[in-house]
Amino acid sequence: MSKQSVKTYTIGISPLHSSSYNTYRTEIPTSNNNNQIMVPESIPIEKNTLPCMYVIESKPTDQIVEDSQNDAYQIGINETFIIEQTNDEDNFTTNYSTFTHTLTDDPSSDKDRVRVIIRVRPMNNKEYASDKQPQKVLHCVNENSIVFDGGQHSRRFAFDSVFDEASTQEEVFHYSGVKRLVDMAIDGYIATCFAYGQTGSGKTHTMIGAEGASIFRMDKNYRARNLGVVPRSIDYLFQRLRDKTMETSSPYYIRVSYCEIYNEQIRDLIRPGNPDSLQVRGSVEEGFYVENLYHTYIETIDELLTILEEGELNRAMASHKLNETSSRSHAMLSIQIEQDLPEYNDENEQMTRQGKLVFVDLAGSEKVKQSHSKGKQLVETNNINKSLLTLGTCISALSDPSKRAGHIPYRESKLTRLLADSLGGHGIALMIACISPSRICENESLNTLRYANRAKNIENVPIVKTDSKQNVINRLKLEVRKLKDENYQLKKKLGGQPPNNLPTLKNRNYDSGSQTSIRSSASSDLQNTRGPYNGTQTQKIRTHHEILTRENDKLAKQLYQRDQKQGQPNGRRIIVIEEDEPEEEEAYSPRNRQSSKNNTRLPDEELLELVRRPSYLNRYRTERNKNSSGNSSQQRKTTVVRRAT
Ligand SMILES: Nc1ncnc2c1ncn2[C@@H]1O[C@H](COP(=O)(O)OP(=O)(O)OP(=O)(O)O)[C@@H](O)[C@H]1O
Repeated sequence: MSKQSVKTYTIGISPLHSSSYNTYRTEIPTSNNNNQIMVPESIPIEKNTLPCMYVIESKPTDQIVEDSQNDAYQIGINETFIIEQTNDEDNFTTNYSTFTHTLTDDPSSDKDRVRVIIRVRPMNNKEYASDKQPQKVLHCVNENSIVFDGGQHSRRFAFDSVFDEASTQEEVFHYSGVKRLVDMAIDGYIATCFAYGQTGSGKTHTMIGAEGASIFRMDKNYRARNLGVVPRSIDYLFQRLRDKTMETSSPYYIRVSYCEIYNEQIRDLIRPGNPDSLQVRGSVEEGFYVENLYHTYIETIDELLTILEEGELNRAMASHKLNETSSRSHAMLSIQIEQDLPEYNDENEQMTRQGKLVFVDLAGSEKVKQSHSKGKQLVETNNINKSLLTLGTCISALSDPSKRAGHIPYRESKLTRLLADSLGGHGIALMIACISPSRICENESLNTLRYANRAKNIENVPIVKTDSKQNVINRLKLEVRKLKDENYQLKKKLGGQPPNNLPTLKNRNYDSGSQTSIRSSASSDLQNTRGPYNGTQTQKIRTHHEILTRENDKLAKQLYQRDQKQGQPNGRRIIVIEEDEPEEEEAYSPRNRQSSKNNTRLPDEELLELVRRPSYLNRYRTERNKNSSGNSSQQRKTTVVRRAT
């Protein structure tokens, strides 16, 4: 390495060991400051180890060849630091320093690079059983770099964070930078976290939790250890909103949608009975969005987690050689955080801030030769691979400064259209790339690392999304109109009889006993942070919207019950009221969770009675027929039926 243009810094430092490097991690900063280097801010000296001298060289990124000797830290699109260990004791200093780097070329840059983290899952039994030696091709060197040591290639990659096989769900949540996304979504940015990787590489495990959606039925201790990034972020979001509302008089509103892209068709996961394929539309104000996707205001953490759980259960799943519970669709959970800005006093000038937190669990790429997909599964595989290829093409184009100003093929798939703002737009993005360390996955792992390596070069220009309060009101009015029409039609189908006990917010039952709760308590409700119903105009219309949505659910349920009784299912899958969980949560421990498959369905009369009761969480429980065939979205392992309390 040439030492001519080298800036040298002496820092007392001891080599970081893979086994303990999580102790040295620093959280990715929460500010939108793109100029901070990714080297840990303070590097501790271990006792009894000889500190050594490091030479830090700044180089143009395109000249960097990853090598196994030195650490390379990319700090911006065009610049990388090489940190070389010299063991030069003459220059040794005992003071170790906090080291941050400020880019001098554009200190006021509003750009934000896509952050990329790598998670390596442990090898599974099949991989251990494979006769290829040596089995592991990936070695995490420290919290930022990973060495790929394949048959033909050996390369070192540097990322914002690298998590090895031993890393826990808690560590991934804490050090991945996802908290920064939550904070920025609260501040009005569109923040997206997406998981990418080969099939079976651990995306759903990382995003939702061990066992996928079944995690929500496990005992408390198991959940605490194994919940994934999404439920942890939801918990953190509610904590932050509660803290923030103490500081401001203006309340927050949360609006949620959940959809999947399955075979290039968009399906609603909250209301799977909605028309099968929803359309992606584009507008100047909103960018790309899904037309007619069901959005619902929620107030408690339980409601949001129930939506997450139910949405996951409604997702298209299948089993193949590489993964017994393989997601066959890209799932997108969108949590919009609205706040009427308090700064503006003039009603006509009032603005509403609309941050959004989006979680995307991508379907995994797969080689048909390995997964042995046939027939319908083969069609799914082709669609998955095609949309991931388009995503890859977009990432390549966006990460190449010579191409990014040109045509980016977002329009070639629904996935890329919906991710357009997160990648190369005005959002903030975090990519979690999941990989297996096994030699039998070496090509796929190398591809994922390359993919991820390109993604970290993408820059966005994040902007806070605000809209005039009047626009928000107008849009809500339009939705209220639609809901009224739909409710009118439903009432007509029910023979014009008004349903019993139409919901009002006064008799809302804050059911906090859900198994899904991370921490079910009144403190997790946003309702407590808001004023009464007779608030501002937007508050009123949101409440009206919510009441109509609840009425809509109730009417749909009644219609469903009636049609069931008359033996003419109307095709819309609706509520299952679920049986009480056993007293001891241990009943859902992994050891004996098989027994939970012995579902108990309530007699119709009792079911109807329970439906009449306004148990809020049950709004989102969808009908799942254990033996349904032909719809892969219904192939999940368990359908626990729980009684509403
Ligand atoms: N970090 C991890 N620790 C322990 N087990 C893991 C880890 N990551 C994944 N697994 C296990 O590996 C298997 C596959 O994981 P998962 O279903 O999350 O993969 P995926 O990438 O979502 O696959 P697909 O794209 O096919 O949906 C699961 O049994 C999961 O529990």
